[in-house]
Amino acid sequence: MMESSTCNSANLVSNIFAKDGGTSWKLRSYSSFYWKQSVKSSIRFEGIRASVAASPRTLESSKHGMQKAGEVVRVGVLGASGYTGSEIVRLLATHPYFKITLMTADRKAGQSLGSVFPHLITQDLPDMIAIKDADFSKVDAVFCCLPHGTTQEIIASLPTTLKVVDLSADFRLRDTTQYEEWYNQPHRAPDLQKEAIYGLTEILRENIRNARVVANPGCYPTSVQLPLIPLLEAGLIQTRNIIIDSKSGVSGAGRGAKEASLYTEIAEGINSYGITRHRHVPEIEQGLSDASKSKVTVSFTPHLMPMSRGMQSTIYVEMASGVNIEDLYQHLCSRYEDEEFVILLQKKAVPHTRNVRGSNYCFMNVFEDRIPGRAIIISVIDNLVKGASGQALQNLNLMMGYPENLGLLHQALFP
Ligand SMILES: NC(=O)C1=CN([C@@H]2O[C@H](COP(=O)(O)OP(=O)(O)OC[C@H]3O[C@@H](n4cnc5c(N)ncnc54)[C@H](OP(=O)(O)O)[C@@H]3O)[C@@H](O)[C@H]2O)C=CC1
Ligand SMILES: CC(=O)N[C@@H](CCC(=O)OP(=O)(O)O)C(=O)O
Repeated sequence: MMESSTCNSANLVSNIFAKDGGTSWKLRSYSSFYWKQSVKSSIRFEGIRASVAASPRTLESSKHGMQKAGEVVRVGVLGASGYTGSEIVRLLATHPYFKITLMTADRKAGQSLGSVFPHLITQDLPDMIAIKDADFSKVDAVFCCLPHGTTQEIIASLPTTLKVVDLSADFRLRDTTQYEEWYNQPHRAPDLQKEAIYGLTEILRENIRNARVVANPGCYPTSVQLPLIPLLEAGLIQTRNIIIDSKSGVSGAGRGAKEASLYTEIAEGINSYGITRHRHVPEIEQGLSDASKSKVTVSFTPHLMPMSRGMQSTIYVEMASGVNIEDLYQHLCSRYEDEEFVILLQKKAVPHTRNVRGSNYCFMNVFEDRIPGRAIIISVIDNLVKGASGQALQNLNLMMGYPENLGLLHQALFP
């Protein structure tokens, strides 16, 4: 039997796709009928066949989250003058129900966001103020886009009626002694840590839905855990010898001026950093250990790339005894077939950061290594979107009872 290059579980929507020249499928009828169908489809389009949740492009048809029409949620963005804060503002421009009523900054308090980020000048927004001057009775929910270490006390001081999505690392590690060890500072809100839910949406959706405080995952941990958690849960890969080589765009380091982020330091070269001791190691190991129900340790090396946004993780694993690459592919395919934002590409198609740039997608694929028993997994995200602000918005949508995809319907920016 000829090996299929696609997911077994997927059905081609042949009534709306017509074969063109034998190699690709073209959309025959780009109708609202198609976008409103709540069917999971596999689409072969210009040579790429992906595991795509084809439907959720409208409010009515989103697969995850109930519709709660009409209620406006007043949103605060703490740290709006930073990269992730301003990215939240960009995404919220197309959100039908979330309205920004509060924005804070530190050094840039008193300024308008448009004066700091001219690409957002057309939005109707309040001026940024210092957190100490903020009136939190004006908001129902906040995105906290502040540096780690500053965040625990600030969130602990907020009214407990507020829903909070924290983009920093301050509430991601359940074990506060681990936080102290890896972040070299005391944990300042251990009680709140017990309440915080880790916000890897596709994995912990039901916990996030009912959470008040969500710790949004780090960008590297998002790109690593999305492919590995399902494979570890199913026992398809070994827990030993997991090697993760990740690359990030420079916006991952934030907007604050640093010597290492200067153009002259970044351009025309790449460099690894945080070798053996990057602070995302315990976050990755926490998620992978939960998935495998045993202690997992990983070798993780991040690299800085001469690009403004984007992230790739290349992950080397050993397959479990008797497991082959097809098993890995089919498992990821069925695990993510109903997910709008996690896309398993057609077999052999190589994920490219450019194809997710500016979007909330994670593209991934698995490859058989030349060395028997080993596999290579590649996943790509935009560090500022699925790796930060996009996933944060996905989580707040879920926490407020709205469809998960509101404000997140952007395709990648290309080129
Ligand atoms: N960049 C990324 O790809 C990712 C970032 N994250 C995390 O998200 C958080 C925000 O990151 P990012 O947007 O990149 O960071 P930036 O450095 O770009 O922005 C930081 C923001 O916090 C404000 N701020 C700084 N110090 C204080 C303080 N002491 N009190 C109050 N406000 C303060 C800054 O205000 P001002 O500019 O006015 O000084 C700015 O608005 C960080 O914890 C980061 O680790 C998570 C995933 C990915
Ligand atoms: C390129 C770069 O510097 N990246 C950051 C990670 C960005 C991120 O996800 O950071 P948080 O854990 O703080 O949320 C770093 O390596 O520290």
